Amino acid sequence: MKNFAIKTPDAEIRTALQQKIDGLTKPLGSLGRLEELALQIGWIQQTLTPSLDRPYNIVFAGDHGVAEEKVSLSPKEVTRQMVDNFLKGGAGISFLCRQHGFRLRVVDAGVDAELPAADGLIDLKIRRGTRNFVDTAAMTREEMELAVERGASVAAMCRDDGCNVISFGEMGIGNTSASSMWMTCLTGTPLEQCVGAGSGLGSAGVRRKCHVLRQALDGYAGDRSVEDVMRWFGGYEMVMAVGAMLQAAELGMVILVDGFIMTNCMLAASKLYPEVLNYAVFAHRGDESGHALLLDAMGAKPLLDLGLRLGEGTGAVCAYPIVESAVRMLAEMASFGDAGVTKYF
Ligand SMILES: Cc1cc2ncn([C@H]3O[C@H](COP(=O)(O)O)[C@@H](O)[C@H]3O)c2cc1C
Ligand SMILES: O=C(O)c1cccnc1
Repeated sequence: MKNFAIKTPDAEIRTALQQKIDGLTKPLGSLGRLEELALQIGWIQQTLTPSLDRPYNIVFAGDHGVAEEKVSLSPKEVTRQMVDNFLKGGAGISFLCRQHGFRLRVVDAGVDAELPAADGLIDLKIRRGTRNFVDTAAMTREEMELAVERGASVAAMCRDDGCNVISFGEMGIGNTSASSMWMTCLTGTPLEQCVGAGSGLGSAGVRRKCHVLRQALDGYAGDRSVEDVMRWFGGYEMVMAVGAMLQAAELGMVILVDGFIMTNCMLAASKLYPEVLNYAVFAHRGDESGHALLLDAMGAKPLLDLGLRLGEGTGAVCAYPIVESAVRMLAEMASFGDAGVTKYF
């Protein structure tokens, strides 16, 4: 698999950053999480005056063979229909990207349809959908490696365009099933606790989904290494997101982590390269039932708790103004000395 050179940023600047934050006109620590974020972003960028430039949200789209098992309320055709919707500007992520100044790109990682070329669509299709992981591996080793490389190329393209803060999202009917499989295999959390309603199953539907996924887990003959779990359960859009996250970290970009699916991608990325977590800002805790457990297992403290369960990058983009506030705090707040305010602590 492609190698990534991901650094832990030099810790020396943290002292100066903390001193700058503590010297701003406020009681010590009173801007709470904003102060932690400012420290993280200044550390990533190795400066006392970090900036957020040309944010992108990338939606990786791909279909899943396991959708044949009716593990989702919707059929897989909805993946292609939603790609159209993203391109026309009518999806949840579309208005959020407009609101917060994100460039939106959709990557065809493996949609099971021939998609005509369109503005905003990047064709990196590996195959028309993964194989059904109840019967066999979702993808070959070669496809998995190619997906990591192609995902990496998307992050590099954004960086080349001047982007230093990037959000990843996904569209793929059936991908909460794939994510639950990654979560159980990579964290050891019992399968049933990793499975939820996805895009809207009722309790009978969730029981059925659990049953199908249990069968898949029992039939899994791999070695449980990260690479093997990624390829066995797929999908292409998720593996591309892993490659994109690793490349973004190598390039020193701030990575906004979205919902259940993208948190699983960050989990897999961090099992390959733990240093990737230095660059991650966990945006929100969503309503998909495994998400909170997964965040806890990763020791992640998300910024928002809005009951979102959509994906596409929506939670990540919603959290962006908070990240911006952290950066503005460093750029715009006066110090005690400059403002003539007396510091009594
Ligand atoms: C109209 C529609 C738009 C979506 N946008 C994101 N998802 C979300 O739901 C899917 C995962 O849920 P499941 O595993 O239950 O299929 C993914 O495509 C995810 O992005 C959507 C789902 C639907 C139906
Ligand atoms: O949290 C998510 O990313 C999510 C949850 C349900 C359905 N689709 C996405």
